Amino acid sequence: MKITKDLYQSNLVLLTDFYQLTMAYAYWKAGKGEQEAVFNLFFRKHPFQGGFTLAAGLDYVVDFCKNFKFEKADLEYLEVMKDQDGSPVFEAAFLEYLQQLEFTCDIDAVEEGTVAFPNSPLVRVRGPLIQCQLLETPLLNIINFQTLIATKAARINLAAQGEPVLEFGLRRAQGIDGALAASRAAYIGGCTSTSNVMAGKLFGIPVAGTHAHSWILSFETELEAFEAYAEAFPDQCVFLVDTYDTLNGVKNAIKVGEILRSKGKEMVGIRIDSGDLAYFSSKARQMLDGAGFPEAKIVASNDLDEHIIASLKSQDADINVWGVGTKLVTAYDQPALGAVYKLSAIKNEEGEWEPKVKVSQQSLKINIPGIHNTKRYFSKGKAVADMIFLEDQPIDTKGVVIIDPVDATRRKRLMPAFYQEEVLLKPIFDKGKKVYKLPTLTEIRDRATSQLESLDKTHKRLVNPHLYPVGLEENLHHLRMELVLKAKKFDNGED
Ligand SMILES: Nc1ncnc2c1ncn2[C@@H]1O[C@H](COP(=O)(O)OP(=O)(O)OP(=O)(O)O)[C@@H](O)[C@H]1O
Ligand SMILES: O=P(O)(O)OC[C@H]1O[C@H](OP(=O)(O)OP(=O)(O)O)[C@H](O)[C@@H]1O
Ligand SMILES: O=C(O)c1cccnc1
Repeated sequence: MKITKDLYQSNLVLLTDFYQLTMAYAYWKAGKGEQEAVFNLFFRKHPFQGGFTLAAGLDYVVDFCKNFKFEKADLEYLEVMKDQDGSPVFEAAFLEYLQQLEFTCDIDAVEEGTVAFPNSPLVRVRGPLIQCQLLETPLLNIINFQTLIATKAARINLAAQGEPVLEFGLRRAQGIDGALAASRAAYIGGCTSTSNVMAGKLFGIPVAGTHAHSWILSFETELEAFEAYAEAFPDQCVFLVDTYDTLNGVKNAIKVGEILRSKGKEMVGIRIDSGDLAYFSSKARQMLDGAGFPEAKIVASNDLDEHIIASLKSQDADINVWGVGTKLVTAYDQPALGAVYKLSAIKNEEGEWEPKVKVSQQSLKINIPGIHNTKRYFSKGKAVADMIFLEDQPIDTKGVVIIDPVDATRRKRLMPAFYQEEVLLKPIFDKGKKVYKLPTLTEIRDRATSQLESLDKTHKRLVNPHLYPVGLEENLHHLRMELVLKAKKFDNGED
């Protein structure tokens, strides 16, 4: 069985919704298959009612695109597909077209580990309609999940205020790939290690852990269990103290800690996995300090998330290391990000780009037209605002006004000359050729750390965060308004 990284590096061209293939066929029949288009992948709302989102998953997208090829077995499967009246869904000439198909798109994307905001593209795809369309589902599948988990991990790590967070999610994750991709994203979001050994092997994430209650239960007494563990791992003893009576467990841990010390070794610490974690961690700290083990760490686990960690912090819990599983890798309180992939421009027969909007009753859902990108402005290393702009329009460096895409009365004037700037979409593929050097996972994680540092703490609050300003550059705002009004006029039967 091929899994995750191996899986993504193999041919997954059929990992798409059926309607992408039927549209591809219909585009081909209509002679539109090669017509150039631009699609943007973006989300409309931060997950977890938060104030930021951490982009992740691009590495998998790159693998997916590199391997985008219809192979014999894929075509054989499509060939035998029948519609309701028993005739083939796809005609042979279309399958031949698919067989010849080479990936030739331009892809620009926000790098993994970048802080992202609603409505700005995370990925932009430009290329023949058929290819753009076939990429919609897999790109959303990859980016939605990893971005969601990286964001959850970042929130949990912010709550832990720099203390190590060990990811323990494998047993509760959504299947095998859900677990592995989550471990990767959790590491990007700041987790120190994973308990998932395969994630360690595939991605080079540090692997760490303690031991389970079953270890204790397999011995006559807890003390014996600790002693035997210390025998096997004299340098890595974290004793799970809550199998019978937590404070008695701490006493036993201290006894074995003393035995270890007499052999020139130090216990690393204890783990508490139940009960009132604030109460037991404080009691345990007092006992460990009183017995001469002030360096012994207290690890806490048991259905933790960012809110419980923040609460434990506010209760002055004496916890030094956080073990977090279920609620991290399943993004328990919001199980999907909801990013979408929308067409924003298409080349007409004259070879000119036509910007497109999908009009919606909800202004939140009106997409941003044209070929656009995002510029982030920084002052003294802090991000101050993002401007979404049309790539072919000059930007007035003396002063720009950015306009909120949902509420046009919210505007902000910026003097670009006073700021440092970064253009967020970076070239990844140029006409199907990879032009981006993939960073290592450590580099991605470091980027996430520095990106989060560049964000004011008011945007990182777990509850009711301050809104970070993201706006449309004036030309883009006007273009969007014009297109919306035009579309509505048509809707009303006027011309
Ligand atoms: N002081 C605390 N403040 C806030 N939340 C806490 C505190 N101590 C523990 N918790 C959290 O409360 C929840 C306790 O759940 P639960 O009652 O199921 O645990 P428990 O009593 O340890 O039982 P179990 O042995 O089944 O794990 C967990 O999510 C835990 O992380
Ligand atoms: O709580 P999570 O954040 O998912 O962290 C992982 C949990 O997995 C283990 O126990 P498990 O849940 O298997 O059994 P237990 O609850 O009976 O300890 C461990 O002791 C943690 O409590
Ligand atoms: O190593 C641990 O302590 C661990 C691993 C997985 C789940 N819970 C705890």
